[in-house]
Amino acid sequence: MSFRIQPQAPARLNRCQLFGPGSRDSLFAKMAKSDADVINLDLEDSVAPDDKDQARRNVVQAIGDVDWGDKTLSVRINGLDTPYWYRDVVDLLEQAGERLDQIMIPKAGNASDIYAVDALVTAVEKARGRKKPIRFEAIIESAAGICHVEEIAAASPRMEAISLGAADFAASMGMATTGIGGTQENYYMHREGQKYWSDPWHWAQAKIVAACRTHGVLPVDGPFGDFSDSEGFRAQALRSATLGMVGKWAIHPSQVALANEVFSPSEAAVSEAREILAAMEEAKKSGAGATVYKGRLVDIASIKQAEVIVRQAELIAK
Ligand SMILES: CC(C)(COP(=O)(O)OP(=O)(O)OC[C@H]1O[C@@H](n2cnc3c(N)ncnc32)[C@H](O)[C@@H]1OP(=O)(O)O)[C@@H](O)C(=O)NCCC(=O)NCCSC(=O)C[C@H](O)C(=O)O
Ligand SMILES: [Mg+2]
Repeated sequence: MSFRIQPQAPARLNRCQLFGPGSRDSLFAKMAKSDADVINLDLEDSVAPDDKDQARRNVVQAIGDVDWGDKTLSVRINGLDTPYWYRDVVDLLEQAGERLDQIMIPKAGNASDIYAVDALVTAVEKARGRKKPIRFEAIIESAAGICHVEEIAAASPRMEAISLGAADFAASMGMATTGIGGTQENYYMHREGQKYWSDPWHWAQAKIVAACRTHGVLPVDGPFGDFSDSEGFRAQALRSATLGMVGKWAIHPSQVALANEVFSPSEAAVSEAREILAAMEEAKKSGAGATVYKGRLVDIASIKQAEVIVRQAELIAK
């Protein structure tokens, strides 16, 4: 075990991030009333080039005008390979109120991308005397991004979350699919006449989780495009939660409740976690580092596992 203690990720709920195009301002109030923990107003790929300026104006206005409650409010800026992103940052920080919590940086390819946005954000914050430092979330959605995910997670103290953007990721990797997340028809094992579907997103997700956990950043699963397939969404979200991700995007309101359900520990899981902690307290009294709970081994590592579940339940109860 390294002597370096693994940093805790920010203690905030991030079970569902609901997206909406900045060009569709009629959606903003509905997004604010939703049960999503995080709102992502989009200036990037859901906004057509001709609508970029109007979308930016809509978002600046809505940040101050709409009652976002206690949600984390985030805006996805345009990619650093576009002529739009610097104007996104400058207008957001100069013109939008302090209610803005976070900027989402798409297609992050290395730590320098985060550094560039950080430098601009820091300059405008100082010039304008903004009191609340803007936090960052990044999207891993390219071959370069997944190769450099650890340096991206460590690139700035502003970094709070990283998501997998399955659509751009698949395109950048040259994956033979137009699907956004979920099972892919041709990605299967074959044995004795049966197909067994495997998960092509698994390794990228696991790599993101490891980078995030190393640097105290929240790992989040990105979009699931087929919003009519709720069971497909649930299965993908359950896999992500099992791997250590804390939440998932919703690109349609019908996905919000599903994400909240999957990323909230069930009452049974919370009771079991509390029982394991109690069993280990008893074991400690007799000087033991391990004991038996419901016929299975629990030890000091089980305390940390149980604490993950209890901490999440306590955040939800707040
Ligand atoms: C996907 C949509 C375009 C669908 O919109 P629409 O046709 O209006 O949906 P419905 O008619 O089914 O809507 C039912 C009601 O829900 C409201 N609605 C719709 N969308 C939202 C929303 N996002 N938030 C809140 N409310 C919403 C409708 O107004 C209807 O309301 P009512 O009439 O009162 O009943 C649309 O959902 C949409 O634009 N979604 C978000 C798209 C987006 O932001 N995409 C960007 C993120 S994904 C991505 O970028 C890929 C990623 O980067 C990667 O690389 O993987
Ligand atoms: Mg994308």
